[in-house]
Amino acid sequence: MQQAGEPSFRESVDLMFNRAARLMDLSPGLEQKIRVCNSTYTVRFGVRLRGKIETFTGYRSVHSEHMEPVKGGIRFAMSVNQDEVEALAALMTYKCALVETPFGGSKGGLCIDPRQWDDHELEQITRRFAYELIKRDLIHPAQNVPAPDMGTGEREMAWIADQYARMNTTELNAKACVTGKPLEAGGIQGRKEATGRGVQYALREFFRHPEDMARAGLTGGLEGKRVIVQGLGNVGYHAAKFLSEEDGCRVVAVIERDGAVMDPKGLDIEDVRQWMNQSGALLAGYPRASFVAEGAAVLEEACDILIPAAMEGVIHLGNAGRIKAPLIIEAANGPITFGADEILRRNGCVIIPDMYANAGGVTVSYFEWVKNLSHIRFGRMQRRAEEARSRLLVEELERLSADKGLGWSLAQDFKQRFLTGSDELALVRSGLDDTMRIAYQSMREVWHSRQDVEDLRVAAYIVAIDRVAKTYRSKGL
Ligand SMILES: NC(=O)c1ccc[n+]([C@@H]2O[C@H](COP(=O)([O-])OP(=O)(O)OC[C@H]3O[C@@H](n4cnc5c(N)ncnc54)[C@H](O)[C@@H]3O)[C@@H](O)[C@H]2O)c1
Repeated sequence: MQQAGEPSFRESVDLMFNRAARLMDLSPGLEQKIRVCNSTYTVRFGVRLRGKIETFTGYRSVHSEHMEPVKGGIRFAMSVNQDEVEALAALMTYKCALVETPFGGSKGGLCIDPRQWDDHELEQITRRFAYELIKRDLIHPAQNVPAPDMGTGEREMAWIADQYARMNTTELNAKACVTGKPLEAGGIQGRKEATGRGVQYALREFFRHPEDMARAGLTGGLEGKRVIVQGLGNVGYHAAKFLSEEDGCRVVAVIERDGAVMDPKGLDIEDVRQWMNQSGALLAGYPRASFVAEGAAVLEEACDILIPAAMEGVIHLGNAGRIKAPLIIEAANGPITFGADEILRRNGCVIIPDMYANAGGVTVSYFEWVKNLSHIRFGRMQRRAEEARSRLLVEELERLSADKGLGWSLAQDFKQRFLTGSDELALVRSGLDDTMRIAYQSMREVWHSRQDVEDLRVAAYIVAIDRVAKTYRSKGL
């Protein structure tokens, strides 16, 4: 968390917004309209559990309705409060604009420690919270579409979808009321991995540009780069797994709530995660790496890429000056406070900002929402046309290779890649890759073409604010 005296999370997001807005030609009225949070609904509800009534507090914040539905996850954590959901909702507005998903920004949260309740109790609590939000159209396929966030996943989204369907029995598009559902409840392949996958694609894109790497003092590719990951939950686990297994990165440390495990040769992420799952504990006791009880201090260890993937405010005025990583990719939302951001920039650290870095989740959520509204498996129709085209190409390649004795392996490789495998997953991944590349290019162009734009965060805000402003202006505001 931010240190005493530092701006709150929401204030930090607003200050970051202001850094960008002062470089733009916005009327003060429009600037203010875009920055403020439209509304926050607070609900306190009771559920009878273990023989007594327990009261829970939840929030759903709508930051901007310049496009609808508004979109944003639901978080289950004890730290949830109004300031936090408003900050997260604002980031959703800018994130959706940056990656061009046609949504406004929203976020929800429930003050709860999910580990204190068994599955049945958690289902009762989730359904009751969903009921309160559905009643007020704060969960609705055309108005407000939640997704998973910290402390929630496919299971909670399935309960929410089912609760919505029970309360709207004739609604044709009921499934589109929430994304991040399991496949059998109307989800899409590749959603669970999407945010971590997006972090991988973002880093791949960054490492395609030697000029950008040079700003962080890095050279070469991702292969062999030393990575530290904080939080081995949904986002951190997938990012660490893909980067180590597919890009040759060495994950030298993983930080969790109870401490960190370290291995300079690189950790086996699947093994660490399986151990966490089986032992029911966190990292203490993991037998195949050294354990450090003071996890937060490991953020300050030497590495090439630091991936905070747990929660906000973990890099603050108290530790920013000791961070050695030349490159930080914000897989979590808001992991760097406004004050820490300034210190890191002064020290030459390049930061790939949250609104871009973790946009993989909302991007694939968009695909899931479209799939639910169209009532057809994602890519089912495109697949037919694509397959016909691919078949012609393969036949042609095989004919050429038979005639000329060349290109046989190319034809076989092509055949394997395009005529087999899961069409939905392949399409989701390529759609996500495309989105991450295009969004990076749009930020990069602003970063490199303007003398007054110091960093990628300001560039990202400028692109996002400009798009939101255009939508408002087109509506006559
Ligand atoms: N799930 C998504 O699709 C998604 C999308 C965009 C952004 N995010 C953001 O990514 C972050 C993580 O979300 P998630 O869905 O992976 O949550 P998660 O609950 O699956 O995982 C969070 C992990 O972080 C660990 N953790 C919590 N506090 C910690 C601390 N102080 N130090 C070290 N580890 C700590 C938890 O034990 C857990 O393993 C959040 O900031 C969230 O808003 C998530």
